[in-house]
Amino acid sequence: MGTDAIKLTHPSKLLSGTVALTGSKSESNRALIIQALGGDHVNIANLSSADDTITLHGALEAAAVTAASAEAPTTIDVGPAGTAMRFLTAYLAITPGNFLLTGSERMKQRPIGILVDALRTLGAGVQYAGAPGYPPLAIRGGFDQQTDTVRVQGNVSSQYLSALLLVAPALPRGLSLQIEGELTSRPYLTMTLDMLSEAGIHHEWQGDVIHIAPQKAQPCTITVEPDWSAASYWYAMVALADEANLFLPNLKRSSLQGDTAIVDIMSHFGVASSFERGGLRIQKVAGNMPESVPLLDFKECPDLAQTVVVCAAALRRNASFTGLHTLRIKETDRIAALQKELGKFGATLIEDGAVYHLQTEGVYHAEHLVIDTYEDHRMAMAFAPLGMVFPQVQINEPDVVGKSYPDFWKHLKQQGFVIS
Ligand SMILES: O=C(O)C1=C[C@@H](OP(=O)(O)O)[C@@H](O)[C@H](O)C1
Ligand SMILES: C=C(OP(=O)(O)O)C(=O)O
Repeated sequence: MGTDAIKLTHPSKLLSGTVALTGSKSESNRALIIQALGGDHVNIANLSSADDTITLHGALEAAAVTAASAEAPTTIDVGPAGTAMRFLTAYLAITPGNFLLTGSERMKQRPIGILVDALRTLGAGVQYAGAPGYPPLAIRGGFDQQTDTVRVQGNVSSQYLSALLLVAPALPRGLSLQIEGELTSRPYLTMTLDMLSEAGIHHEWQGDVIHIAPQKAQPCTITVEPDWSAASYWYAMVALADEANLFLPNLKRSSLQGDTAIVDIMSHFGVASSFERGGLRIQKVAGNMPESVPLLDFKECPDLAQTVVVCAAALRRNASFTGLHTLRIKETDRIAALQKELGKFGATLIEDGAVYHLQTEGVYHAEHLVIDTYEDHRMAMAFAPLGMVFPQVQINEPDVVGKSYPDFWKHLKQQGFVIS
């Protein structure tokens, strides 16, 4: 049984010391698929402790012991793990066996038709076991490949493309993936290709087409970097503290993760970053902040949006954002969730076509703020830094953080938050 709610406050408003973040769930989940297809000579170091990674690990183990001839399907439930759902759809489609791939109620509302269509074009046996276009999926794994060419829409979720690219080297005819329309969350696609390269898998990317020939992974150790999305919450806490100087070990400027964008974004909110030997130091800059915040685009780093929007609201900085189009199909409708919760302390997020305007004139000092989290880890973690500026912040269903950052509350306590 999880905890219903916690209350947080930060008496000293000072932050100092070291926070050791867990490994990136995005990198970990790619590494697990590469290992499952590549065999024992693919090693992984610093695998994430995130629930989503543990879920995918367990699912791959279950698939490995499924008899190819089994008539009754093996049910694999990924709960709320989006990358696990998308990566497993492609992985199970090429793995002999009979599978029912399902997830949480929210997962059944997160679209997957673009990926299923692409797999069917290749010849895969993937059927909808519920509503067309959505999980659960009935998968007859293993198929005769009909073609090596698929066209996939790139503007809904990059996870569909990553899922196909991860299995591409194991397809007998390889894969030519033609990306249609504007590509969203691009750094996650390049992360996939870079991690395949780490395992010795070559690709060619020309124009809108990525080609991967059939090939085997080479012996390698994939070292998962700390999670930059998790780092973003510490940036927000530093921005809201009276004084702060934190060291985050093993974070490097050149990362596979596009969420390094937080370094530049937070420079507009009074946080200075310096890359030192062995990690990253983030410090609160004393004095006035830059006058205005430029238009911030989250198309390449959607997971940072909640962190930054909430932090800006708490600092009473009006700002405008774009690239939020994928937020409505994530763990929750993140736009609606943000609008509702920001309203609880007087901030408004107004949609204006593709741009959203944050208005903070009405922000007031809420005595007892109660934040709902909508089964979304990032709602909990984006609003928790408000404990730095409001006397008491209650976070409902705080266990959601386990999805990507299980030690989040423990780390907050170590940094002086009083949590009851
Ligand atoms: O491939 C990945 O690891 C991810 C891609 C992104 O999703 P979309 O491509 O759906 O935007 C991101 O939001 C998600 O947290 C992780
Ligand atoms: C969108 C996210 O995850 P997923 O799509 O993997 O559920 C996330 O972690 O913010």
